[in-house]
Amino acid sequence: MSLERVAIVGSGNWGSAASRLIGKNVQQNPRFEKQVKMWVYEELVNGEKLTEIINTKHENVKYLPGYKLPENIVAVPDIKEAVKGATVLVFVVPHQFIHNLCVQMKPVISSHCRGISLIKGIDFDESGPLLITDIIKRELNIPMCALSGANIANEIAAGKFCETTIGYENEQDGELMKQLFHDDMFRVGLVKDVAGVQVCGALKNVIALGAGFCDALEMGNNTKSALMRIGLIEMQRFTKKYYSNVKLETFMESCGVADLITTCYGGRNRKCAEAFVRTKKSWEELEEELLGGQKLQGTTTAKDVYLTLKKDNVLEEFPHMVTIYRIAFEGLPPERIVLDI
Ligand SMILES: NC(=O)C1=CN([C@@H]2O[C@H](COP(=O)(O)OP(=O)(O)OC[C@H]3O[C@@H](n4cnc5c(N)ncnc54)[C@H](O)[C@@H]3O)[C@@H](O)[C@H]2O)C=CC1
Ligand SMILES: O=C(CO)COP(=O)(O)O
Repeated sequence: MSLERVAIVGSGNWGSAASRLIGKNVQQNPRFEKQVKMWVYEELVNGEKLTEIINTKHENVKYLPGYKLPENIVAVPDIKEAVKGATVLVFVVPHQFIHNLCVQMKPVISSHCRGISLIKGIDFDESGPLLITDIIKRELNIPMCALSGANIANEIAAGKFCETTIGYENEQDGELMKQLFHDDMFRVGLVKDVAGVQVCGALKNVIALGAGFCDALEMGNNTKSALMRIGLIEMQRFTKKYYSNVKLETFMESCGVADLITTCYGGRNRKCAEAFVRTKKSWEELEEELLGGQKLQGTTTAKDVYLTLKKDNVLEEFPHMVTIYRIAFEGLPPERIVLDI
């Protein structure tokens, strides 16, 4: 049996932390080739190419400073070269970039390839919400799993215990992906629910903006918990409306309630939303000043969710998400976060 060849598409904060798990697991599992190519969006860091820094210092000094990457992770700036010949593709880029990357990769993707998306986002077109795995499937025609959970990348890199959830369609693919990620400190749970895992991961980023507004106004823990609870209900309502096959139990997995909690306390969306209220700066400025090249996912998702709900004439069923959007983009006073629910 030929060995599985893994390629990672993306090398940001989570991409780099995930490469530490993958790099270690492929070395210990005879099912996998030892070398893993990681596509890196090339940029200069202090005058040096990031790919060269990663391949010599074995550290992503820009997106995950302070943590070594395994030496079998090889940074590659050319997307086609990075994924050519791969049998397992790990997608971990900010969601706004996935479509373009798939178009570039398409000519070299083999038909027996399988993929897993670690991306927390969702896209929308005139027909409604589009899962990231569906965008990838549509472009590359490969089976897809999704991984999402209460997974702040820096904590995982530091080796702190956490859980995650892999959603699969085909059980064998789910098991294969579990072998790539699971270890004692990063426990993988499997669910047959690719859509549920992703919708949770995308929508909790919107609710986290609300948590940040609440923190800026120093509304306290009880209020924040109430907003998270109401947010969770709206996440479920959205899911039932657009993905009726999603299992409600998925919300009790790491990808559901646990990720909502961790993001509303420790995530970048929460942090920037707090600063948005305190400083009155634009989202673009805050992303630039506070995240050092990392990307926010909740703002675009909030906008897209709002436009979809508006088009479908169901805004009143989602008062919390609508208020978050209006504070973020229409100048609604942040105090309204509790008044409009
Ligand atoms: N960072 C975290 O703690 C976690 C992130 N995620 C999700 O993983 C996904 C990826 O996030 P991170 O790895 O944290 O990335 P990040 O937020 O660190 O994003 C920066 C990445 O985007 C790349 N980039 C910049 N411009 C680009 C372009 N034009 N085309 C392609 N790539 C470009 C950068 O090179 C860098 O690798 C997101 O959907 C995020 O929500 C999921 C769990 C945890
Ligand atoms: O998804 C995350 C943790 O599970 C990280 O969320 P942020 O993108 O808000 O940092």
